[in-house]
Amino acid sequence: MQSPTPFARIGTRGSPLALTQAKLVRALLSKAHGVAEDEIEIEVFSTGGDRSQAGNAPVSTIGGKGVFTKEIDEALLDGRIDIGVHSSKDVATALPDGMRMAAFLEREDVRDAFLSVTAKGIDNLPEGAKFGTSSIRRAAQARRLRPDLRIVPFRGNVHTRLQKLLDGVADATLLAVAGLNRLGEAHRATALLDTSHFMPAPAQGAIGIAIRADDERFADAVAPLDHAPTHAAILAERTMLAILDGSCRTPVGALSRVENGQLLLKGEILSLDGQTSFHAEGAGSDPSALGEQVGRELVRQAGSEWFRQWHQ
Ligand SMILES: NCc1[nH]cc(CCC(=O)O)c1CC(=O)O
Repeated sequence: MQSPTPFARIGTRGSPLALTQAKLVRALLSKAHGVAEDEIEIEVFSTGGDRSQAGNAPVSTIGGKGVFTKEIDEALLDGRIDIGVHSSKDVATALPDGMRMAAFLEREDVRDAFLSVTAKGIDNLPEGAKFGTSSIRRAAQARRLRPDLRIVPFRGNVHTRLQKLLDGVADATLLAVAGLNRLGEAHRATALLDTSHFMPAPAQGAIGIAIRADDERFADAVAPLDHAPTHAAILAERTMLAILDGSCRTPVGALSRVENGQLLLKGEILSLDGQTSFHAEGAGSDPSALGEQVGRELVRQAGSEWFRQWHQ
């Protein structure tokens, strides 16, 4: 039975990965505040992104901003829930008015995993092999190394994609190691990819917590869950993405981390076929300023013509 006055109401998507992440946040909140787990409710929402899982369109074209969060954001702003738990990489850079990302849990493994039933690595795939991904970043990074690969649409939650791989829908795919780890499916990975060739998506591997911007009670409640180095890195990566987002729909990789007390950020953008790419990096102490600097450097390198191609 649900308690009449819960300590908190968490909103999440219903995929096994999303539920695992919401339960992790519930467990951490329960521990931090000495409240029973059943005093923290988990409410499941179906988002536009969930409803369009069956389609073949790239994720980047299925509805734009907040496609994996909109229904949860609305419930948060309406006061029907107190906390939204998200995969940070699925959170749009422009947040709805009145909402903020208040905390980020310590980041999981940031890398992408290569998965294949037949090949040990991307180099071992046969000529013209089917590479399953609906991520324009993963497609571009794979085709940079192997222009012969045929990209086939590959949607659905992690287990769906694992099953599609076994069914031979594709010869190989890429999945975030973080998601595999959280689902206890790390053994499915054939190889873990070097971030120099496969720079992860901005904010990959970090669980983010959204609250109402003016909600001091829940700002205090989630503060103990925040991991400062992760928070800084995600802010830098998301700021870099925001600079690029405004002007294009292009494959983007980003990776920030704290090293010797300094925040480092690398970013890359690629052409859809992966044959052209630009890289920039920087270091600093202010995550937003660093993200802006690296983002602007990428825009400068690519030039305005580069971005014009996306506005037909
Ligand atoms: N868009 C789906 C999505 N959103 C977050 C993750 C993985 C977990 C994470 O990055 O925190 C995944 C699956 C994947 O890319 O393999």
